[in-house]
Amino acid sequence: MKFHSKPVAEHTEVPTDDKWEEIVAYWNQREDTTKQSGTKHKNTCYVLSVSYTRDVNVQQAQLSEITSLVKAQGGHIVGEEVYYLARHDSQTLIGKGTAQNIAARAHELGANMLVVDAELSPSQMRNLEDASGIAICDREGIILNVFLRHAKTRSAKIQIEIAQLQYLRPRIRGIGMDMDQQAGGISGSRGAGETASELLARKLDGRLAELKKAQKKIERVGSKHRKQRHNSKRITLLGYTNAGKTSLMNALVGEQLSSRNMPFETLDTTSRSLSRHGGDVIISDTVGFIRRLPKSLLPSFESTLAEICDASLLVVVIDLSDYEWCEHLRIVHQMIDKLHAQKIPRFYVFNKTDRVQNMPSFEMLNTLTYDHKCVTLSSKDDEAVTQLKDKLLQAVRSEEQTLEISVPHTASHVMSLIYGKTRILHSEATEQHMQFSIQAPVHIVAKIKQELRK
Ligand SMILES: Nc1nc2c(ncn2[C@@H]2O[C@H](COP(=O)(O)OP(=O)(O)OP(=O)(O)O)[C@@H](O)[C@H]2O)c(=O)[nH]1
Ligand SMILES: [Mg+2]
Repeated sequence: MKFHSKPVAEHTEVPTDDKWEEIVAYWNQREDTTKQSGTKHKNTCYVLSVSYTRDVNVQQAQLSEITSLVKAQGGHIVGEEVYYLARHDSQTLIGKGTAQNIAARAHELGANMLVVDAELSPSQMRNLEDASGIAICDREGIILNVFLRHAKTRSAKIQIEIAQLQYLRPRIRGIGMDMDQQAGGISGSRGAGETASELLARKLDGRLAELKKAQKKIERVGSKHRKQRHNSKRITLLGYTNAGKTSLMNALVGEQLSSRNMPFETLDTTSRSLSRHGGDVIISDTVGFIRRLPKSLLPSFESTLAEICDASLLVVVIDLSDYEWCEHLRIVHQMIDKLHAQKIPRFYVFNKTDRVQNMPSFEMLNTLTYDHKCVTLSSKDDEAVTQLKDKLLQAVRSEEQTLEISVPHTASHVMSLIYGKTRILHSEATEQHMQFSIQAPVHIVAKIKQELRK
C-alpha cells in the first residue's frame, strides 16, 4: 500500500473523525465482531511464547510473564504454548506451516486472537495474519494496551497515546482495510482502500502533532515543579514490574496505593514524604521495567525517567522469589546505564523473602550489587520495614552535617536559610537568640556559618 505525499481532496466515502476514533478503539480492543449483540467482548487469546532457549524453567517464566501481560490488558486466555525458535523466518518469524498449525489449535479452542510474544515487523504481522487466518497481536501491541488501560493521569495518557499511534502508523494498511468495510462495503472499488488509509495517515499525523505539543507543555510544568522541590532529598524506588515497589512504598509511608499481582499496575510516579516531620526526604514510586520494553515507550516516558536522574538515592527493588531475579537485576542495571544514572548512590532491597526457600548468600548479593548497601526482607514484615526506613534515611542524609548554633532574632536572612533549607532537630528561643540544632548538606552549613560571620 502506497501513501501519497500530497493531501487528497475530501472524499465522501472516507470515515469521519468519529469513525476514525472508532477504528482506533477497535484496534485497541479487537472486540469479538462475530457476536451480534453489539456489546464488547474480551479477546479470547491463544498465547504463543516464542523462546530462544531450551531451558524449561526460563521458558516457563517467560510464558508466565506474557500470560500475565495478556490478562492485565483484559484478554481471556483459552490456550498457551511455548515454541522454541531454532530458525528465524524473515517473512513470518516462525514459518508459514508452523503458524498454520498453531492457528488451527487456537481456532479449535475458540480463540479469536493469537498473541505472539515477539517483536514482529508490520509486514511479518500481516504475513502471519494472512497465513494463519487469525488476528495477530505482538508483544509491543500487548504492552501498549496494558499501559493504555492502566494510565490514570493526563500526562501518562498522552504519552501512551503517542506511543500507540507511532506503533499503529506503519500498520495502517490493516486498519485501512477495516475502514473500507466499515465505510459501506466499498473495499472492492478502485482506490478506495488507498483513500481511506491515506486520510487515516493524515489524521493520525495531525493527532500525533497535537499530542506532542500537549506533552511538551506538561514536561515544562513538570520540570519546573521538580526544580521547586530541589531542597528535598529524593529517594526513588525502581525495579522490574511486579517486584513489590508500591507495596514497599505503602509499608514505608503508611499509604494505600494500588498494588496488585499484575504487571504495570503503577504507571504514574507518586511521591510522599518519608521523614516524619515535613518533606525533607521524599520517596517516589515509579513505573516498572520489563525486558524488551517497546522502543516506542522509552522516549515517551522521559518525565518518569527524569525523576530517576533527580534522585539522591536509588532504591532498587528485586523480587527474590522470581526464578529470573538475576535477569531482572541485569535489566535494571541496563536501564540505570541507559538513563546515565550510574553515579547516583544505590540501595538494594531483595523483597518477598517470605516466598524464598533457598536464600542466596550475602557474598553473592554483594557481588551482584557491586557492593552497594543491600537488605533482604518481605515488605509484609513491619519490623523489617521500620528498620529499612531508618537505614534509607541514614543513607540519604549521610552527606549532611549536624550543627548547633545560636542565631540573633535580627538575622532574618540566616533564619530564612535555616527554615527553608535545613532540618531542624531542636530549637529554643531566648530573649535575643534562637538556639538551633540543625542538619543540612555541607554547603548549606558552610553558607549559614559564613552569613553569621558577616
Ligand atoms: N509474598 C509477598 N508478596 C509481596 C511482597 N511484596 C509485594 N508482594 C505482592 O507482589 C505483587 C506486586 O506488588 P506491587 O507492589 O504492586 O509491585 P510493583 O513493583 O509496584 O508492580 P508494578 O507497579 O506493576 O510495576 C502484589 O500482589 C503484592 O501483594 C512480599 O514481600 N511478599
Ligand atoms: Mg507499583
